[in-house]
Amino acid sequence: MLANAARRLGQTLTRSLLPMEALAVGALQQQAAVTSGPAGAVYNVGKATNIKFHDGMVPRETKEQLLGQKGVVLWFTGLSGSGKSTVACTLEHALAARGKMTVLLDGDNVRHGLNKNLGFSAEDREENIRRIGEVSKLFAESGVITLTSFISPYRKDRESVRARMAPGDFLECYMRIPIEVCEQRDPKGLYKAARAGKIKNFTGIDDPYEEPLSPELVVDAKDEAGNMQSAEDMAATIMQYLEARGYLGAPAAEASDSEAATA
Ligand SMILES: Nc1ncnc2c1ncn2[C@@H]1O[C@H](COP(=O)(O)OS(=O)(=O)O)[C@@H](OP(=O)(O)O)[C@H]1O
Ligand SMILES: Nc1ncnc2c1ncn2[C@@H]1O[C@H](COP(=O)(O)OP(=O)(O)O)[C@@H](O)[C@H]1O
Repeated sequence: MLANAARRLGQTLTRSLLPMEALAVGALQQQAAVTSGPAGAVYNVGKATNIKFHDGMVPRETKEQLLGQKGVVLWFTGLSGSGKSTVACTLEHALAARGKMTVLLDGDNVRHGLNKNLGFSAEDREENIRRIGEVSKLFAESGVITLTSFISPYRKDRESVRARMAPGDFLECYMRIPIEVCEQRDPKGLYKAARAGKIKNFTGIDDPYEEPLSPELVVDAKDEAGNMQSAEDMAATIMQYLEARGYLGAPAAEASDSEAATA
């Protein structure tokens, strides 16, 4: 696997970096297309004025060739206890075993650092999701398979993240696990505390969860035959989805993008 990666790296570097003249002359114009705004334009952004886009010299496509995969955000959403973190971890492990480069952003972890100034009011959840969306976008545009695990309860916040991304870069994965199941699992005792009134604004209890309307993937507790699905089963279905659509460097299969895949 390492030998293959080294060979791919060599080929990619030979193809895209060695002809330095070509890089210097033609490629700079070409690469403007892979950045987020027209070169040279000056913008006012929020409180900041005189902001310019700075174009990089290594386009996304080169990074994806180096990694042998396509950058994407796989956005897990669902109630607390629905299995977002478990399935995302399981999938990340399986992707690593196939030599795929991933990053996993998890609600609890991110709230220890980047988002430690945020709570669970509607405004704070919105800002939580906005920041994660922006971070995810940066990773995806660098060719990384980005797994995010956040309740992200509000539809408009998830749709805002989607709207910031190129088509095909944002895959919404709805963990459609009934609240009764999540509440029974309750690994952190949060539902119990919320029922007892010790935690306010708890999603599913006294704060809403708005189901996705057209997610790319839906994961159910049971499979079509009515058998309970393990986290490994769920991760395997998502892996197949990524593979069939060419995110893992495999040829794209004939699959309809209009239908949500179910696991
Ligand atoms: N009020 C309230 N509502 C929901 N969840 C709560 C709350 N307070 C704390 N927690 C814990 O925080 C985790 C959810 O964080 P997220 O960043 O994913 O939430 S959100 O997307 O901003 O809604 C969530 O983690 P998961 O159980 O992994 O989903 C909980 O452990
Ligand atoms: N497919 C599954 N089948 C049974 N239990 C699961 C499954 N996925 C996760 N769990 C369990 O459910 C609990 C909540 O999972 P977790 O991944 O922490 O959910 P979330 O990140 O959505 O809060 C954990 O105890 C975990 O072991």
